[in-house]
Amino acid sequence: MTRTNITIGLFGFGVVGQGLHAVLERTPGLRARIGRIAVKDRNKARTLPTELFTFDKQDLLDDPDLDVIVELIDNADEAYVIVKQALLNGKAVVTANKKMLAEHLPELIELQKNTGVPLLYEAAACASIPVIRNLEEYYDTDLLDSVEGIVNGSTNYILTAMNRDGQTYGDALAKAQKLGFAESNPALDVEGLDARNKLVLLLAHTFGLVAGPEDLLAVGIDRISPLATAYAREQGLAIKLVAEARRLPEGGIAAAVLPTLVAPSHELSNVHDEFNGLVTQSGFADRQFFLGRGAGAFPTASAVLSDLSALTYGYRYEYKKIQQNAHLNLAPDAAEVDVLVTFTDEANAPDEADFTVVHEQFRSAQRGSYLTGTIGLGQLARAAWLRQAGVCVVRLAAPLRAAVSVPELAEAEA
Ligand SMILES: NC(=O)C1=CN([C@@H]2O[C@H](COP(=O)(O)OP(=O)(O)OC[C@H]3O[C@@H](n4cnc5c(N)ncnc54)[C@H](OP(=O)(O)O)[C@@H]3O)[C@@H](O)[C@H]2O)C=CC1
Ligand SMILES: N[C@@H](CC=O)C(=O)O
Repeated sequence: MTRTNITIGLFGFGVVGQGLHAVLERTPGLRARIGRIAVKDRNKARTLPTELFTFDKQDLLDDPDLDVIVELIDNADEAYVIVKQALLNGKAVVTANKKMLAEHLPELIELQKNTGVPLLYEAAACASIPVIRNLEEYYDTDLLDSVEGIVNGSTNYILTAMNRDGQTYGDALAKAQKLGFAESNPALDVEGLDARNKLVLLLAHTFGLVAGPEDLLAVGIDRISPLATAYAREQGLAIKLVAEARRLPEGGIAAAVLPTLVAPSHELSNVHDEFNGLVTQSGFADRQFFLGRGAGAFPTASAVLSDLSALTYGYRYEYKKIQQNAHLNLAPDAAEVDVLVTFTDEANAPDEADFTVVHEQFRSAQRGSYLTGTIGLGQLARAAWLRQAGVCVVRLAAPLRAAVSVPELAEAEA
């Protein structure tokens, strides 16, 4: 699509859809107008003329006057049907739906290849921060070793509100919802699943590794215990929800979403409220840091707007890293991680045999108990105790790294 005057078929007129309408009115750079809007609720009052709205998706998908479909609804299954049909109908698509993308990425990549129709989704990872296009284009020839970031705005907003402003978890979550940062189902945010969906996208554009969300370990912020919070505070560290993907020296990628202790000297420690931040480490450029708003109407709409503009000059993702790194795999059993595990009593205590090394143990009937230790990433993902009520796992400040076997460790210590 290379026209400069574009007509949009918009699905969804919620936080981001209305944000897009507002930014289109104000941008000096793109001549685009919304031709039709599909929504769901027939009883909702709308701020635009009624004749612009429809409740039938075919009114948009079959309309030859609409140049591009912008998909901004909060239902991933329905979004998949819409996006697939739009591509098959030859309509370029812009979407912000990370859940839909993460669940169907291999098929959507194939569909773009087979139809020759572009699908852009800058808003789906880190909202206003242009991470996807930078990873895809700017870093197309550099050797990316890792990406590590705060990629969910709501959870960062909640953690900031609790730790800096003294709000309760419940109040902070309610405020994140009210401000339009949270997903319609906020469990996606607080359980780390939204961050995991974004990690799927980052893996594809950083390393060319197309994984399913269920292949990645995700632990959210919903079970961070008072003891873990106190531990972090005593050490002068912040707890942040961090998505990380790292190339291991022997090949393979370690990737996970985990609440993480972050030192004051780390770039991510200064990422507050609904902001996101991403640190890239690469062979030539070395370390770089991206910061910006990770949720909200205008920041997210700004990324959708940029994708619309990109479509007008014929831009599409080439998935260059997939071509370069066709054989890269996730290697959770080749990686290890240092963790703090807090638990309420012996009934939910972690199995020490799962750990390569246990560093520290603390037991208190009043305060709760904890241990710190090193554990294989695959082992942690499989551990039954991880999902038990009253158990909280937080990554210590060290990054994911290649696993050292016990004999190697003994040799190194001798
Ligand atoms: N909010 C944010 O900060 C960000 C959101 N996103 C993503 O953007 C998308 C939209 O989020 P957001 O705007 O916050 O969501 P909202 O809940 O604010 O709005 C959702 C919209 O989708 C419409 N809708 C739901 N189902 C259908 C359907 N089957 N057909 C047509 N319309 C439908 C709703 O219609 P109705 O108005 O009739 O209820 C509503 O207008 C989601 O995928 C989200 O994950 C991405 C980055 C940031
Ligand atoms: N719920 C998401 C919205 C943006 O992707 C978040 O909080 O990051």
